[in-house]
Amino acid sequence: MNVDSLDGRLLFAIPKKGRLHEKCLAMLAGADIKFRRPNRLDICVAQNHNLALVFLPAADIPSFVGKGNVHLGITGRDVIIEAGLENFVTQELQLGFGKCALQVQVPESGPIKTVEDLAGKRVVTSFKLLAGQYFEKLDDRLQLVEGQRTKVSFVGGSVEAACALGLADGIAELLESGETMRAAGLHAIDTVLDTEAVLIKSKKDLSPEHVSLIDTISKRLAGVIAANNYVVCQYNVHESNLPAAERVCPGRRAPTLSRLEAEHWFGVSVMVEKKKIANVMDDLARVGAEDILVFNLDNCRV
Ligand SMILES: Nc1ncnc2c1ncn2[C@@H]1O[C@H](COP(=O)(O)OP(=O)(O)OP(=O)(O)O)[C@@H](O)[C@H]1O
Ligand SMILES: O=P(O)(O)OC[C@H]1O[C@H](OP(=O)(O)OP(=O)(O)O)[C@H](O)[C@@H]1O
Repeated sequence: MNVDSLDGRLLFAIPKKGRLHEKCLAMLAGADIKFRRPNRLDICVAQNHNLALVFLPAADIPSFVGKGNVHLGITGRDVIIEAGLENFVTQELQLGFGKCALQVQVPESGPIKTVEDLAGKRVVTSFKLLAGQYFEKLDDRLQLVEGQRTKVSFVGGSVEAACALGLADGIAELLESGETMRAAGLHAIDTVLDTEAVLIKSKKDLSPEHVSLIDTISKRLAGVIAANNYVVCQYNVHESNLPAAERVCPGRRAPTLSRLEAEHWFGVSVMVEKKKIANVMDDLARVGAEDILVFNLDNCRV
């Protein structure tokens, strides 16, 4: 790639592999950011925007954005805090995927039942800063002095194996479904941090063009997230039952009403949270709504 072709382009960092990669590509598609990434190339220009995508390890993205080498990025909130860069970037948007929790875990069958039991012992983690701060606080609370305090050490991966290998009495590790934890015979005794993927922008000077493009991208991504979280519910209802039906689902702003060609009947259209739709349909039917239809959203602007 000719570096000149990046001149003036907004640089947007995306995790190059791992847990967040595929979801980020889906978000880019939803926001209509078109690009063709030649095999193994980590920088590629968008075909329909004045931006270039930069594919980086998720853990490196906070540093690139914080220093202003790239202007915008997607990564986990956990890696931003762990890099100590939370104050060097601005969080634009929570993206609603990559949700997991950094948890303190110990062997299920062992003697340690609480974090107080674990204090003063050995903890292994890939999150040295976050786990370090957590156990500092715990040790302070328990008034543990030098020599009694918890020993937090770093490993780069396979953290779950540390207890079985005799390296640690407990670990601090990410948990999503809990499958990995259970397979290793561990259980969680506390949460250090809840995290999800976020859109971050640099605090370094951004040109007005870049500010405007970031705003457009941000709004488009917010639309994609809303479209993923909501469905449109349409139903017919007699006017006598309308107030009760509106109480069941008041919508994001308000329901859209249209008169049917049948006296005293209305057609109602309303946005409903996807996770609530089954209950909402039951309740609508209960208050007299009929012909209840549900539609997925491809995209929306809210
Ligand atoms: N189940 C999960 N386990 C770990 N990280 C998850 C999970 N779900 C979402 N994430 C998010 O993804 C980030 C890790 O991203 P990624 O997998 O790219 O990192 P990585 O560990 O460097 O990758 P790899 O394991 O492929 O080397 C985490 O910091 C977290 O924000
Ligand atoms: O609760 P779960 O759904 O099982 O997910 C949590 C596991 O996933 C991650 O590891 P990953 O598979 O990314 O591999 P890694 O250990 O190489 O990071 C994380 O480090 C945990 O080990």
